[in-house]
Amino acid sequence: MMPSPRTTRATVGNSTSSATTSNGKFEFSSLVNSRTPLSDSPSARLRASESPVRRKDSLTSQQVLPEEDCMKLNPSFLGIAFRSLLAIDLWLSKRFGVCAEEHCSWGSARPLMKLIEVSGHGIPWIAGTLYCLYKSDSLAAQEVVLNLLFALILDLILVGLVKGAVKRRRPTHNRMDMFATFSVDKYSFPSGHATRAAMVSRFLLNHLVLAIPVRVLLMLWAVIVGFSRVMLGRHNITDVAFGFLMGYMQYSLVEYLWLSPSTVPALFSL
Ligand SMILES: CC(C)=CCC/C(C)=C/CC/C(C)=C/CC/C(C)=C/COP(=O)(O)O
Repeated sequence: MMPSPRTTRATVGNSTSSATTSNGKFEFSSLVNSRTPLSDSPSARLRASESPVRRKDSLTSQQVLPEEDCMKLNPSFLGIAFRSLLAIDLWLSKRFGVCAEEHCSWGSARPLMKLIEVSGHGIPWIAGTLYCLYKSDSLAAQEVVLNLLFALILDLILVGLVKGAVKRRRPTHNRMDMFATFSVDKYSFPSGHATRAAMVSRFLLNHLVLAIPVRVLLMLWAVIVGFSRVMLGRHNITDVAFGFLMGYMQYSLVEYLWLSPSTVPALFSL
């Protein structure tokens, strides 16, 4: 268990605080000595390194712990479950990161995985959609393609927002050699490829008339994009799992916000 900030100061003694002198330079001196009588004696240092239970006993008579310290000493069941899940996630993701480097066990499959990565990248999807929009000759086709473009842009924004808010670093075994990334793409949660693959495949399955084998291939592609993220070492498993869920829900949002000639006539009169 981590010692409390107060106890830490007491333990490290003279090394914590600072003050400026008249010439503007920093001079280090101890505030601790003047703040807590506990910090001085060898017995205080000994108490700080005792077990949490004994430490608590010995502190109650002299010093009341702040509330956040008590929380740390009694982590909730949910907290433990969450940390355990994250630990399992990191461990499993590292084990499945078999294409993270050329010398890894599946290193020879790395070029293929990178090809799959390109197939789920935002640039080919946005460029392809713009091309289809340019080529579409009926209002019905224009409506579907315009909404696909809207979905792709919405996906970039939402993923960027969540990545920026969560700020989970990519796995340490990832080599950051992806092409065309935004600054938030240094973060891994959620996987943008997984959100896009889930959203786009659900979109196309709902709006295109496709033969059964093509429908199966489309679903398979989405799943393979997800797997390839972990195998390349780009993501942890939870990044991809959440990405799939988020992409699935993004499609529902697009359906809800559907752009049609009746709701946004200006877009269709261009
Ligand atoms: C192609 C045209 C005409 C315009 C491009 C518009 C544009 C600037 C698109 C940005 C596309 C882009 C850079 C997307 C980022 C994709 C990416 C690297 C996601 C990260 O995925 P992850 O699975 O590693 O989280």
